[in-house]
Amino acid sequence: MSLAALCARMADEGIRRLLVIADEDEVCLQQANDLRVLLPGDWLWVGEATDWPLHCAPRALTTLLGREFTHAVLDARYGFDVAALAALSGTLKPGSFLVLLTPPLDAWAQRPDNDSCRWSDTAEPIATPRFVEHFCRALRQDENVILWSHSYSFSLPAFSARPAWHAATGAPEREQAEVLAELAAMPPGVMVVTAPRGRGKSALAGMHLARLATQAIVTAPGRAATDVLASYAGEINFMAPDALLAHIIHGQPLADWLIVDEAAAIPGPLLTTLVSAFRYVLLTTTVQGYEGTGQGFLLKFCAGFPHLIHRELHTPLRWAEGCPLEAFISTVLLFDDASALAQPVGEATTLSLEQSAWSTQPSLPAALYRLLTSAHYRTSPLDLRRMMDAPGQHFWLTKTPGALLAALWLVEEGGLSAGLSRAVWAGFRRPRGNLVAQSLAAHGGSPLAATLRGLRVSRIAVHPSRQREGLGQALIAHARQHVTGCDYLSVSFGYTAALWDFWQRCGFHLVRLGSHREASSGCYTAMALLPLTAAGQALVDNEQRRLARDLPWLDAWRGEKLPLAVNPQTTLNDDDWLELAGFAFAHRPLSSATGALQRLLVQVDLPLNALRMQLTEKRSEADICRVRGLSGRKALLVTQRQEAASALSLLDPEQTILLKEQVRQLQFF
Ligand SMILES: CC(=O)SCCNC(=O)CCNC(=O)[C@H](O)C(C)(C)COP(=O)(O)OP(=O)(O)OC[C@H]1O[C@@H](n2cnc3c(N)ncnc32)[C@H](O)[C@@H]1OP(=O)(O)O
Ligand SMILES: Nc1ncnc2c1ncn2[C@@H]1O[C@H](COP(=O)(O)OP(=O)(O)OP(=O)(O)O)[C@@H](O)[C@H]1O
Repeated sequence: MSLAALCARMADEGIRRLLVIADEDEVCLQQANDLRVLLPGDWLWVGEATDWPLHCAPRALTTLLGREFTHAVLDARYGFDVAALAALSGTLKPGSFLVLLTPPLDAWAQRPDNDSCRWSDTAEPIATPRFVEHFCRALRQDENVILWSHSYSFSLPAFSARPAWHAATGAPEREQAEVLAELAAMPPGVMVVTAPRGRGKSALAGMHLARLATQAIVTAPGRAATDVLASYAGEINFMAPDALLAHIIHGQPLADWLIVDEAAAIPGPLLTTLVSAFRYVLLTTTVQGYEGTGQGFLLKFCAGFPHLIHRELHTPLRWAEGCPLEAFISTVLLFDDASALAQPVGEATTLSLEQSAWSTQPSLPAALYRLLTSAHYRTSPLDLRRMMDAPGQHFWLTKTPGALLAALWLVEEGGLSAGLSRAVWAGFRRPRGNLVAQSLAAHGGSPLAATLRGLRVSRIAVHPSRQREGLGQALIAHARQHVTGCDYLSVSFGYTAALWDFWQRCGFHLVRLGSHREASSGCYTAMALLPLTAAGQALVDNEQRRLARDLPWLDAWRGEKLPLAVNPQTTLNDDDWLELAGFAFAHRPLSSATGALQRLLVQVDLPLNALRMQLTEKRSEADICRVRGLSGRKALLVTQRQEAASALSLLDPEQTILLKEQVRQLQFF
């Protein structure tokens, strides 16, 4: 059969296929160009530079979501963006090939992968042998993939015929019709509809809206997300989540129904407030895919609404069920089965897992990844690649003979040179990686904080049916006993009282309270440490003392019950002087210096208008810039740094000159 005849048959069957060209650069390119001539289609090229008319960079692909193409090439010869692979597959019509260009399979594992710069925290791209091995194994095990490489002939295998496919017509499909009937008869309450991508969730919400006799408000993380919904509903009354919240807070009249599209991408606490304000609610969310899973959302959010109805859609609408391309991507990126976590029964053991397990017993790390994706909304294929090949990753798990109970992922941090750590403290440098270690230096009070070595808890998850039995604490305790050569365990998490309770019980101490809400959780970020050495303990003591002094000034945390003895002093100590010099003469951010600046404002009788307007009067930066005739945030910060410098000089000119010289030197090391 010719390629063109195969395409025609694939269109009739409603399927798409993966065609891999694994060869030297020029051969890949030649083959891709030949295919474009041979097979009619709009042919999208996803990769770096090309002369093809339709092209985009892998990371720009999300801007094309919702568009459809016949045939596409993903150029993975120099770097493999697997999220782009998944996103691209969603844009291809039945009868299309996704042509993947890779290095020759036998050379691929040794080649540095440019995509690794996004997730490996290394200065240079690294080779990714475990992912390549995993990917090649999946390629070879899937008889529906067409693989053209040195060691395979450039020919087509014989595929068995599939039943003819009938595209959806625009009228509700069977599963959609069933849910619509339920919605029409639903008593006041909440229904959540979940499905993998492209199952018609948004269309369903639109169809429901079109049939409603009463008023409804539609919300979603972004307006663009509601295009499909609107195309089925006709006119919609859209409000962004924040605007809707303001509406609710001001007690303005609401509609009967609230419809939320892609609900899992809205921060949990905000979503709960929105949902609680309406009599009838329909939420839709995707529970698989490159944006992370909605499974964690389901577990957390739905538990708060005991009478909530949960329905699922299974049948894909834009291609046939069992489409080989969708099936391959789901297998290779472990999208499958996240919801079907095996029930753990039997005796539990705890062990550490090396990255090499991806070669020797891949089912175990795969189960670990699935447990993490099921619990954490943000876990994505980027994490899968990081888990497999990034340096400095450590894994622990608790398992029964047949299933996984709990998983812990630790990442090595710190160990920076003293000079670099001081430069990070001063705000002159911010090298890649080291989230907590650098944050301790950049925002905390210890210029040498990033010289210490830590292990950061990147993720921890316990099987949903076995939480609050002590397994999470036991896993941390086990890791704590077995790790060597490190000063502390650390964690950065979206602060909720319940989660903090957990970390506290594990022996952690709060060391940093963020000043912004995380977009993913809607919570303020908090960082906590569990010291393991005397140096780790000294760091914790220092940061806790600092937090206790600064807490009264941290607006975001007012009203939060924190396990810190507040120590509201208004005098300046040595640490404050250093902090203020770092702000005035280096690049320390205002948010880190807030406590010290507030104390400075109490001590000094100078106007210091730019500082007082922001810190005392709590006016917005935009407002201050307008009143003071400043061009923007940068100019405001320069002014504020100058004000701090003049205040310090007034208090003690000699010490100011000394400290100025000292902090300025930190950029040269
Ligand atoms: C960096 C990060 O990974 S932060 C995110 C942490 N992970 C998650 O949120 C994923 C979903 N949650 C989980 O997997 C688990 O619930 C974990 C990992 C948070 C805790 O593991 P568990 O085995 O359930 O906790 P464990 O039984 O050891 O400790 C329970 C204590 O933690 C606190 N706690 C944990 N979860 C909750 C909760 N949902 N509500 C209230 N308190 C809680 C309580 O103090 C609790 O004690 P109690 O049961 O006597 O009231
Ligand atoms: N009954 C239907 N008849 C024809 N086309 C449909 C029908 N339902 C949905 N579609 C189309 O199928 C595609 C996928 O539908 P929709 O966007 O609602 O799915 P979804 O599950 O919300 O997917 P995603 O998670 O990708 O947003 C859209 O192009 C939509 O117009």
